[in-house]
Amino acid sequence: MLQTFTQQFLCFNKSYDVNRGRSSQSRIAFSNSNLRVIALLFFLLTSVSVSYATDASNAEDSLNEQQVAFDKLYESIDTGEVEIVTLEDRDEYMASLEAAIPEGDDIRRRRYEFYVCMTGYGFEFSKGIEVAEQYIAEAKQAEDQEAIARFYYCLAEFQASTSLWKNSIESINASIEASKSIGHKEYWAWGLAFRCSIRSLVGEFAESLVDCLKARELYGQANKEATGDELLFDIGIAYRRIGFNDKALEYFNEMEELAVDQGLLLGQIQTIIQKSFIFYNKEMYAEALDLQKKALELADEQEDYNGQAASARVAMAGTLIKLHRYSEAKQQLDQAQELINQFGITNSNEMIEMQMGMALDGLEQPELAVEYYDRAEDLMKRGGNRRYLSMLYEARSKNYEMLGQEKEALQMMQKHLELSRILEKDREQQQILVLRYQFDSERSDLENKKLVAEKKLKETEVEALKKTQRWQLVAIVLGGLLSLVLVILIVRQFGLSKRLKQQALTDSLTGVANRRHIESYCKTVLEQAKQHSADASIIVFDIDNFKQINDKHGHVVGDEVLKKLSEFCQTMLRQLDKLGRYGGEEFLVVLPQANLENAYQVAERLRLGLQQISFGSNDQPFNITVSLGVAEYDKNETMDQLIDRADEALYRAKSQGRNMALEAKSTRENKDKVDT
Ligand SMILES: Nc1nc2c(ncn2[C@@H]2O[C@H](COP(=O)(O)OP(=O)(O)OP(=O)(O)O)[C@@H](O)[C@H]2O)c(=O)[nH]1
Repeated sequence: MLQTFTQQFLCFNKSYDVNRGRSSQSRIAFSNSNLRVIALLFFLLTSVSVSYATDASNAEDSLNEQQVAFDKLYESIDTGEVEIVTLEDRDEYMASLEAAIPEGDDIRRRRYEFYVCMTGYGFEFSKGIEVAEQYIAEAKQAEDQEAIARFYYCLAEFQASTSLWKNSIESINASIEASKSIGHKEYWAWGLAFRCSIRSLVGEFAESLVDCLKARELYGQANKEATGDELLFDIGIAYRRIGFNDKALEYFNEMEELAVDQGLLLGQIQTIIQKSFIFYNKEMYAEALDLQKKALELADEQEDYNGQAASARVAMAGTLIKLHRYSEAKQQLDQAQELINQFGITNSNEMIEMQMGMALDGLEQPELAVEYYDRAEDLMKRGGNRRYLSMLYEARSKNYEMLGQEKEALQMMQKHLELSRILEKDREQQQILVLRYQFDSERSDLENKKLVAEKKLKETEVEALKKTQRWQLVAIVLGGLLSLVLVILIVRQFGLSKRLKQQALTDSLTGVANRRHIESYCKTVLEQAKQHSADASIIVFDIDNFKQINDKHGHVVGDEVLKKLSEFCQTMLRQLDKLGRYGGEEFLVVLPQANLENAYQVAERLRLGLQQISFGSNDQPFNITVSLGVAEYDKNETMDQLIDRADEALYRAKSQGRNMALEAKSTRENKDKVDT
């Protein structure tokens, strides 16, 4: 379907220059009203609906059900859901679109009306102008810039159809202004592309080229590259007309590739013909002829491609004349005329007329040629194509010469030279214009590149900054982790050293303070007692007959006794009191703030408690007893003296039969004893 529309559209689109003079040898007119309507509709489908669909989808969130339904229908052609091939299809579609306009939704109503404007009036151009102007007035009142842009476009279409080129360009300008005001690059491109084709028709090739180039750029920016590519052909033609043949060839090659890729046969044929004109201009006639033959072959393959076949034959005739193959040229022209006649077009074609004259001159029938030249001159003067006229004057000059009318021949040659000079000057100016545009766009390209580079630099800087920040963060995290590890290590180390310290202070078997520790504690307690004039006492005790226990039950059981005893004693003591293993089976208890009486009570409690405990295995249980010596600290004695006194009491207890607690002698008593 797309191909059908595209081809029809191309046919339609060429209908201006077909009549007004696009290319020298391809000015064959063929259009009908159905084609115009469908082509216009196709145009809408490929540009307007798509662009609108994009806008609509952006705002989809805020749309109500009816609006969504309308938009969906509006876009359905673009998505391929609705196919329009005939005028009936078009009417049906327009009716359902009209029915889908949400009530009171003027914006969507105007979108629908734009379709009406573009497709509803066929060849009723003046009616179309009237309607478009009315729509514009309404859109202006509603300050709907989008609609203003569209309706001006529609107006321009009708004005162009009635050859009101100046008015048409003014309308396009108004459409462009409105598009620009809402920043709609695609509409803007759309206006420029239209202005490009009109300017080309009126001979403003450079301006036309600039418009097309800019339009293509804008289509690209609006992500409509494919629509922009449709301009390749027009750009190529404009380049060719201002004499930039190589540049033109570049565009035609690109266009041909695109046409082949997309299977657009019509586009392919037209491009090949255009390419042949370039070789013709370069006087490479053999190459030109090959291309024209190729175009004709492609056109002949299709039944309804008579128009294209005619174009190819006219082009071929021009080349054959240059090659002095006049009868072949005449034959091609006859066949071209025949094909054109099949369209029911009775108007003669200026190019066919002129070339027929040239062929007849070549065949040395100058008398016959005159009437062809006359008709060609008349048509060309009416059409205002100076390029063709210049060619005609040259041909006519030769014709007069052949007829022996030297004076007229000279006059014609002068006319030809004069017009050629003007055309050459024009061309130079147009080339300058294009070069200036190219320079400007290259400069703006450079500036853009510079801006892009600066932006990139900034982005790189920002990225670098972000990277640094990221690294800083990583460093902070790593630092944190490291600190954490360090803390853990320190804590562990602290724990370890604490454990080591603990181990250094603890008796490994019983878990109570070892001798060094209990002595140091005892010393501290005594110092404090001395300092604060407080009481302090100690108990020294020893398991009775422990050797026998070891001997009878074994060392392991003996160890168990020591452990269990220690555990028990600790439960019997105050928080302040401390138990320590003083020797093998000898223990020292330090009791701060305890006088002799208090300490004795503790000693007794220990003794009585310990003898209640059952040791050994179930089948060999046994009890133990302990002997204890209790001494209260005398502020004048040393720790050793105090312990000695307690020891002495312990030994006394042992010697008095064991299992008892005895108070130590006072220091005086003890001194006396030592003295005696
Ligand atoms: N199982 C065990 N026995 C120990 C430990 N340290 C010392 N002994 C033993 O304790 C016993 C002490 O014996 P003696 O000094 O003769 O005293 P005793 O047998 O308790 O007799 P009296 O003190 O006179 O009641 C020795 O046999 C030591 O080997 C120890 O850590 N574990």
